[in-house]
Amino acid sequence: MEAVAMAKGVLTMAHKPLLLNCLFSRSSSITSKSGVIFPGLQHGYRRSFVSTSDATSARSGTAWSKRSFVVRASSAAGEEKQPSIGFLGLGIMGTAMARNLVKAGYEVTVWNRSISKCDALVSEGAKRGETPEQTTAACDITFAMLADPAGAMEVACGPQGAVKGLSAGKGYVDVSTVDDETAKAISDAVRKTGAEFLEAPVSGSKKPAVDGTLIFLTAGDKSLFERASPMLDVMGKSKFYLGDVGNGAAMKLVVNMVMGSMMASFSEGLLLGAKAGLDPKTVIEVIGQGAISAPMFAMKGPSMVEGQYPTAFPLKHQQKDLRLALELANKVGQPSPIAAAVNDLYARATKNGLGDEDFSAIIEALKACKRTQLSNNEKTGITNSSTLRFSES
Ligand SMILES: NC(=O)C1=CN([C@@H]2O[C@H](COP(=O)(O)OP(=O)(O)OC[C@H]3O[C@@H](n4cnc5c(N)ncnc54)[C@H](OP(=O)(O)O)[C@@H]3O)[C@@H](O)[C@H]2O)C=CC1
Ligand SMILES: O=CC(=O)O
Repeated sequence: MEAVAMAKGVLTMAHKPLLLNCLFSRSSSITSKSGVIFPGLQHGYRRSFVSTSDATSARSGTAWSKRSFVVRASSAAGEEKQPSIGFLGLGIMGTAMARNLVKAGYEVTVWNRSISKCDALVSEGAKRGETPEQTTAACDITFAMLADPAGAMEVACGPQGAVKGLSAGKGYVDVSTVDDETAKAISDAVRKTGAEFLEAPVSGSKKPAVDGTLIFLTAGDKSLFERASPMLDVMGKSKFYLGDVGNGAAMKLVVNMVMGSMMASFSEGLLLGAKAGLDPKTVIEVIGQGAISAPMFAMKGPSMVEGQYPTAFPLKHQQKDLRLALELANKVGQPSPIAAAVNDLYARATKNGLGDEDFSAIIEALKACKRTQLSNNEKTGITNSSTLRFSES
């Protein structure tokens, strides 16, 4: 009821019946960085309730102020010992996320398959883990940020995998973007050891990871969600608790399916505008002022016009997410023809060597397309002489 009372402070009269209805009918929760939990909050109303003021003040502080924040929080709880943290996977995202935990004053042990990627964090105060097994054995809560389902499975369940070092009282939080079946398989293996499991894929790219403003899409053991919340708050600006394992993966795949299509459509718009004689910079400005404005377009558009794609979110990972979203769509029986077409484009771009570029390089794959008139599109069954099919030139 405390959460309800706190929520009421920011509710309008019109929202109250909805909130009460949600509180008793939904299984998901949203938590702001301030730590207030709103059980069952409907996502459509989250803007009214999620406070970001703490997040903003924490973000604007220095590394030292973040550090003192964590230590104070611990003392206020009666000199509770800070949990020791493991971090497996130091790619673009993992490095930034683990660094924020180190800066916040946590004792962090890092491991990465390519060992040299640990060096910078070790020089900043992290310990080096020898293997995933040794890392989870040494730490209370271990986070894993791996490229894909195969990587997540190997690190969790491989010969010297994380699961081997787990036992009752420990927690394993997989923040990689994987499919629901992978998340469930890792969850089963973790829970068999007596440890707790949370899937927690993130929305937000390299900059939010550096700034500590990621959005966590969590599901699994609620008590681990609560134990890990202070760490999630260091790395992110908000967190959703979505119930059973698999829901976090599904939410992340829905978001990234939309994102991949948006980027492909934006690219197509820029190219069409240019062919029609419009200045692409003006196209970006016009889009940015209207209903379809998006931070992603404003951030990536100018460098796309210059043909520059500094990697924040690798294109191969966007294609992986589209593939996994389509598998989910297939499983639940939801036709997704737009995502299917977009996935073909990203798959072709990956095959043609753009996989390690930022996903905004999808515009290069579109530039390489040529127009083919078809009288009958055998794939879609649409018969129309003006139907266009694109293929590599
Ligand atoms: N970049 C982004 O903007 C975002 C990415 N994500 C998701 O986060 C995850 C990580 O992304 P990102 O950091 O960009 O990816 P990177 O490609 O930069 O890093 C991938 C990491 O996974 C490791 N890895 C891959 N396969 C294996 C394996 N078989 N065994 C052990 N380690 C393995 C890599 O190790 P090594 O260094 O040895 O290759 C590396 O540490 C992905 O699931 C991605 O979809 C989510 C939100 C945003
Ligand atoms: O998964 C990518 C992101 O930007 O979110």
